[in-house]
Amino acid sequence: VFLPDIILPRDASEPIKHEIVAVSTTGSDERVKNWLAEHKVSNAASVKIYNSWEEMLKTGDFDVVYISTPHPLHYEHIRVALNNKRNVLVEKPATMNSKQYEVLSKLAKEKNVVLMEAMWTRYLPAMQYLQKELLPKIGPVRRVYAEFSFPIYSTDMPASSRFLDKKAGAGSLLDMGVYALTWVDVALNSLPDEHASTKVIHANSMPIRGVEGKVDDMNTVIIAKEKAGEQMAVAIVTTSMTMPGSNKPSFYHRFEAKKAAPCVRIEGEKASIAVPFPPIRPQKFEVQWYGHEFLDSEGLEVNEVIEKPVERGWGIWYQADVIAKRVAARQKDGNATVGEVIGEEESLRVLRYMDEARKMSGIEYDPKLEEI
Ligand SMILES: NC(=O)C1=CN([C@@H]2O[C@H](COP(=O)(O)OP(=O)(O)OC[C@H]3O[C@@H](n4cnc5c(N)ncnc54)[C@H](OP(=O)(O)O)[C@@H]3O)[C@@H](O)[C@H]2O)C=CC1
Ligand SMILES: O=C1OC[C@@H](O)[C@H](O)[C@H]1O
Repeated sequence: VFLPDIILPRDASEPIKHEIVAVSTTGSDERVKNWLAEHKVSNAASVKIYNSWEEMLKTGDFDVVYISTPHPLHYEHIRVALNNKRNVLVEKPATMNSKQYEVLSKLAKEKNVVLMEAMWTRYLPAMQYLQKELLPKIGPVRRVYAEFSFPIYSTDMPASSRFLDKKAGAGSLLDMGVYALTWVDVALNSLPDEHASTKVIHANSMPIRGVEGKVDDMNTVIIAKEKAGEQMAVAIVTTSMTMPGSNKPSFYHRFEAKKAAPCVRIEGEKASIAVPFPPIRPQKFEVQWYGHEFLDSEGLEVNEVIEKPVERGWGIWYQADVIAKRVAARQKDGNATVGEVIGEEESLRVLRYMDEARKMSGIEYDPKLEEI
């Protein structure tokens, strides 16, 4: 999904232009050439192909490396990239646990480069509007539901799939829960409230039935927001990768499924916001205003539909613009002596929620995948 989005045609006047200039693969050069041709990459002939990611990170000529390997490889791939003074955009979840990302965030600053988790949903127009315009108007948030279930698993899925292989980080909490927990983080932590804190107070997990290795499937995580010893809000997160539904149309086509229930609900003291499926790509909010000043002439709540569509493609390019603008500004400035981690606190909060939920619900991986 990333490649077609970042090479979408753009207005020449736009300050950012993305171009793929190098690819590292464990497969053949032929396969990369076919992939580039399939996506009609205009500069395909000049894309440098590496069969060693270490070599690419050491000698490649590029501004940012996008790391989209299976989660357990992120830590090492980011670490080597940072040590080669590379700017890094790494796929979600950034690492297997928060400790790994803490270490890498520190390293990025030491190496004077930019690190960012590709939690692309945060950078979409709808999410930006929610944080900056809508949340400040709905009063203190009291309750959040964030649900991401999607028919990924099928009985004919090979055990080597990253969705089933625990060595590849399989499990719906890390893969999908990261989105639902991001919604909770946005809803509960976007408006500064220095004396408040959030923490996981309950977690439960059911593995995919009939599959080796206890791959977590139906997860339930409850998060509380507390201030001065009083609980101010609660959030309920659910995930599943085996929910019934068609897994026949193409993977991304299935996200167009119309679902009866909203996938996210954010309930403030003055309004309730409902977000239609899919939670990874919000484009619309259905807001029910119920503060007295919003009731209609008969005293009923007023509903408002707010559309904030993705402007082109899938939308995974917005995050690429964010890191590209930061990298370009730092190159232009030339005086930076400390690196930066875009969205550091947000990424760490969500990784810590997942650490806590895994501890409480018994979701485990080979300790080797969690080392620093
Ligand atoms: N933002 C989004 O919408 C999405 C994000 N993701 C995230 O992207 C990451 C990858 O997911 P996905 O692409 O489905 O995973 P895949 O299992 O398809 O692996 C991605 C690529 O990683 C490379 N790879 C695999 N093993 C190794 C290895 N040992 N050393 C070096 N490279 C390796 C392979 O590239 P090659 O074959 O060329 O060697 C493979 O094609 C995950 O962290 C996932 O969470 C995934 C899907 C959607
Ligand atoms: O990031 C993702 O987006 C779509 C999901 O279904 C996929 O499994 C996940 O990796």
